[in-house]
Amino acid sequence: MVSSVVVRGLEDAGLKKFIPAFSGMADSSFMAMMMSDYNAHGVVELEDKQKLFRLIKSLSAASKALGDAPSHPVAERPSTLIDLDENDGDLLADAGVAFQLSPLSNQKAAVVPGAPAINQDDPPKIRVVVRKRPISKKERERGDDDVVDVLAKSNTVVVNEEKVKVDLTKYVERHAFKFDEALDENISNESVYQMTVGPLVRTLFRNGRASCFAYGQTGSGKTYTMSPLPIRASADIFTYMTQQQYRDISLCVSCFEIYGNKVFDLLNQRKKLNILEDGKRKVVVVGLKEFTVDDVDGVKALIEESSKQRSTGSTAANSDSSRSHSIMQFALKRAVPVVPGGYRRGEEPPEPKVVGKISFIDLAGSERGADTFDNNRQTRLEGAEINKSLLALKECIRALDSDARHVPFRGSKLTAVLRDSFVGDQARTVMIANISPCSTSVEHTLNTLRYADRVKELRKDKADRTPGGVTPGDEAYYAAVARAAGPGQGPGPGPGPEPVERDKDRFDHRDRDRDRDRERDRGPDRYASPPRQQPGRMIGATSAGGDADGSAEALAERHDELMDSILLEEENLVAFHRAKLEEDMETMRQEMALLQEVDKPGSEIDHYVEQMTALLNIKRQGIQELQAKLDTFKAKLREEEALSRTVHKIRA
Ligand SMILES: Nc1ncnc2c1ncn2[C@@H]1O[C@H](COP(=O)(O)OP(=O)(O)OP(=O)(O)O)[C@@H](O)[C@H]1O
Repeated sequence: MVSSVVVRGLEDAGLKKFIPAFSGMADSSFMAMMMSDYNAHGVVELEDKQKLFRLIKSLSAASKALGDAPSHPVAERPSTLIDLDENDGDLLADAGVAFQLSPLSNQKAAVVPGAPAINQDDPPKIRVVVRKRPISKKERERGDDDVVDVLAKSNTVVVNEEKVKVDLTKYVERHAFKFDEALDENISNESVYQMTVGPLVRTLFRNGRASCFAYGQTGSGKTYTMSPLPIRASADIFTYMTQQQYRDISLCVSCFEIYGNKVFDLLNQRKKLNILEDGKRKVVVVGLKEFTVDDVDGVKALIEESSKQRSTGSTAANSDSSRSHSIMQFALKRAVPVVPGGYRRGEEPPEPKVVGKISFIDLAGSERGADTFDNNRQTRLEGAEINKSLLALKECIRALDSDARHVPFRGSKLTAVLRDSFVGDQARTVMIANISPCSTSVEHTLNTLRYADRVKELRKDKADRTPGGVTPGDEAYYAAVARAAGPGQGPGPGPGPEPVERDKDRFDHRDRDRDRDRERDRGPDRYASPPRQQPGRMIGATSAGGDADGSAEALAERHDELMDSILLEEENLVAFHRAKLEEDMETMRQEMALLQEVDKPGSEIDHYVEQMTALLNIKRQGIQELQAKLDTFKAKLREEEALSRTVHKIRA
C-alpha cells in the first residue's frame, strides 16, 4: 500500500481522484512506474500524466536525497572538516546511531563511520531551480498571454518572446534555458520544499550552513514560494530533534531586513542594527534579537510578526511591493555541557554552540536594481544598492560553486551578513528563480533566467553539459541543436523537448545569436536586471541610436561608480558625524568644568582664556572637517542628480 507521503503528494498535485487506483501499490512500485504504465491506472489525460510524472520525479529525488544520509561518530571526526566559525560548530551524530529522517521519508539513514561531515551523497553545493507562477485571471482579462513553457523532462524553460521586425512582420523568438529543476505552475509548495530546502535540513545537523534565495521580479511569486519554506523546514527540524542524540539542541530564530544599505531587526520593532566584523573575521549583526522556538506554531508566529514589520516603499513600477531583502535565519544551537564542579563565582557559562545554520532570503524585486535613473534620489540609491547586492550575491555563489579561495562577500551588506553561507565545505545554496508567465513581463523574465543561468554557469562548464558537450544558452548549443534538427529546421528548446505545439515554430537562431552578442557587448553583468529597453527596438540600431547608446553607456558607467562611492561615503559621513558629536560632548564637558572653575573665587582668568581658546580651536577644526566632508558628499549628490537626468533623457 502506498504511504501517506505518496497520498499527500497525489493530493497536493491535484491527483486525488487517482488515489484508489494506486492504493494497492508499494511505494517502490509507484516510484518505478513509467509513463507507459499510467494508462493502466486510469491516468490518460496528458495534463494528469505530466502531474504524475512530476510527482514521481520529485518524490524519487527527495527520497534519494534523504534516503542514505550518513551519520558520523564524533570520535572519528575527519581532519578535513572545516570549522566555519572557530568557536562554533560540532559534529552531532552519535556513533552507531542511525537517525530517523524527515517524516516524509520512511527510510533510515545509513551509518558510514568516519565519512566526511558533508559528502558526495549530500545535496550539491549549488542548486538553481526555476519556478513559473500561473497566469492570473486578471492578467488574462487584460490581454496578457502565457509565453513561458516549462519542459519538465529536460528541466528546460522556454520563453517565447514576441517580436516585430523593421518591416512590421511579427515573429516569435524562443529562448531556452536549462536548470537543475524547472517547475511549472502546477507544482505545489510541498514539492518545491522537497526539491530545494528539504534535502538541506539534515546537513544542518552535521555542521551545515545553508541558504535558500528567492530571486525574481516583483510579483513573480518570491514570497509565495519562500514563506512556507521555513515553516516546513522547522517541522522537519523538530522531528529530528525528538531523537535522543539531538535532544540538547535548540532552534533559534532571527529575522532582519536589508533596506537600502541599512539593516533592521524585523523581530524588534525594526530597530536599526550595525554590522561588524570581529577579530576572527566573523561578521556579526550587533544586537539582533533571537528567539528560541519549541514548535512550528512558534515559527509561524515569528514569521507573521516579521512580515508585518517588513517595510515596503513606493517606486515607479509598483507602489506596494517590497524593495528590501528579508532574511530569516535558523540557528541550531547545542548547549555546552556544564564543566565538572560547575563555574566559579562571576564566571559566565559558555554560550551555546551553533551547530548548523540556514538562511531563507526573500530578495528585493530584481527589477528594482534598474531603478537608477528615474524616481527620486532615495529610490535611485536604493536601486543602486539592490543592484550591487544582487551582483555581489551572484559572484559569491559562483565563487562557492567553483571552490574559489576568495569569496567576494564584502561586495554588499547582503553578502557580508551571509558570509558563513558562502565559505567552507559545509556551505550549500539553493537559488529559486521565480518567473511570471506573462507576455508583458517577458523582458524581466529573460533577465531573471539569464541571472540564474550565470549563477550556475561555472559548474555547467565542468559537469552539467549536455551529452553533445554544449550547454543550452551557448551559441554552440543552438548550432548543435539546429544541426540535429536537420536542414532547414531551427533548434528546439532543449534536448528531447516535449511535444509542445510552439516547438514546431520556425526559429531564427541567428537572431538569438545576435541577441547574445549584444548582451555580451553591453556587459550583462553591470546590472543584475538591466534597465528596460525601448519596446520593439531593433538589435543593431542605426548610427544615431548607436551614438546615443554609446554616450549613455559611458555616462551610465560613471553613474554606477558615483552610486558606489555615494553608498560608501554615506556610511562614512554618518559615522564621522557620530564620532564628532561624541568629541563635541567631551568638549562641552570640559567647557562646563572651566565655567565652574572660573566662577570660583580667586580663579585664574588666564588659565580660563587659554583653555577656552584651545577648546574653540578643537570645535572649529571639527566643524571644518565635517563641513568639508559634507561639501564633497553634496557635490557627488549633485553630480549624480545631473548624470541621472541626462542618462534618463538619452534613454527615453
Ligand atoms: N506558484 C503559484 N501558484 C499560485 N499563485 C501564485 C504562485 N506564485 C505566486 N502566486 C500569486 O502571485 C501573486 C504574486 O506573488 P508574490 O507576492 O509571492 O510575488 P513576489 O515576487 O513576492 O512580489 P513582491 O516582490 O511584490 O513581494 C500573489 O497573489 C501570489 O499568491
